[in-house]
Amino acid sequence: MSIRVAIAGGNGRMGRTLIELIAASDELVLTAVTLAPEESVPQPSPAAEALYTHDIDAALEAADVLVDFTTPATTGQHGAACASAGVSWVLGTTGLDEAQQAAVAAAAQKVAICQSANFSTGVNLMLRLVELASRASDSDTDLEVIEAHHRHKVDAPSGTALAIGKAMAAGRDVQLDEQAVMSREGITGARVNGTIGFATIRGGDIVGDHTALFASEGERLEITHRAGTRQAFARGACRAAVWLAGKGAGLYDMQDVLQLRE
Ligand SMILES: NC(=O)C1=CN([C@@H]2O[C@H](COP(=O)(O)OP(=O)(O)OC[C@H]3O[C@@H](n4cnc5c(N)ncnc54)[C@H](OP(=O)(O)O)[C@@H]3O)[C@@H](O)[C@H]2O)C=CC1
Ligand SMILES: O=C(O)C1=N[C@H](C(=O)O)C[C@H](O)C1
Repeated sequence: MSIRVAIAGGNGRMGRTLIELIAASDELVLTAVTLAPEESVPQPSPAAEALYTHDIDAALEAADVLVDFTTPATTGQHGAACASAGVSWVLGTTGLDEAQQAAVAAAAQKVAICQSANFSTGVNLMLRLVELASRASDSDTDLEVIEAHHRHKVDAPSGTALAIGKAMAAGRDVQLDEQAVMSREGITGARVNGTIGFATIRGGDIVGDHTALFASEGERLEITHRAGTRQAFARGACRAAVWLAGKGAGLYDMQDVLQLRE
């Protein structure tokens, strides 16, 4: 039996990639696509069989799962709509603030949610390697995260960079918010031992590059992931949509889907 999918933000970069992928899927069928309030249905429609709508509740009427890569501002409304319709939620939007994250947690009391800053298999493997390397490296090894994305990206550092920082912090048994240095400028003073630094690049059409750097006296380890197209994220999101079918309420992530948790 096919799993019925509603896509939020069908005109977005991820929305368009997902529509293409689901059209070729045996397991998933696209039943609805939501658009931002000012957007109109693209012509010709890339998903002629699906309901195009501005109304999230209407989109969820004939859906088992909402796949959502939109903007943080939609999170509260989409979470409430999924909870009230009993529809699972694959959530890829990054840059959520505390209140928006609390709305996700509230919805997870009612339905199954898979939320991940990055749905690619490679990045999720990288997160495990980063935690291992952070645990094993000497305490005076400097930890840095470098990320690069396209010129349209609106949040920084990327959700993935923050997840890498969290994996580093977990490996070191520290809290990321107590150790993070988000940017540097001017006379910063020497690097403080134990901090986790972030550097952000924005330009052109870079899909998403992330490097975890472990720098010490005399050696340097770099773990890098580069996304060549958005297919890797979309494939992971579709895999999560299938995995969520029949799951009870709760907040899961791609590490659960890929069985990467210890
Ligand atoms: N977790 C992961 O693996 C990945 C996460 N992302 C994240 O996903 C998000 C989207 O990325 P991307 O596709 O590149 O961004 P885009 O801006 O291309 O797409 C977002 C789309 O959502 C639309 N939108 C805004 N509000 C609503 C609404 N209320 N209802 C329906 N649609 C709405 C936007 O319309 P408009 O432009 O008119 O506002 C836009 O078309 C970002 O947060 C990004 O960081 C991206 C790739 C992978
Ligand atoms: O906005 C993007 O494009 C991406 N966003 C995600 C993030 O913030 O980490 C994932 C991916 O790197 C692409």
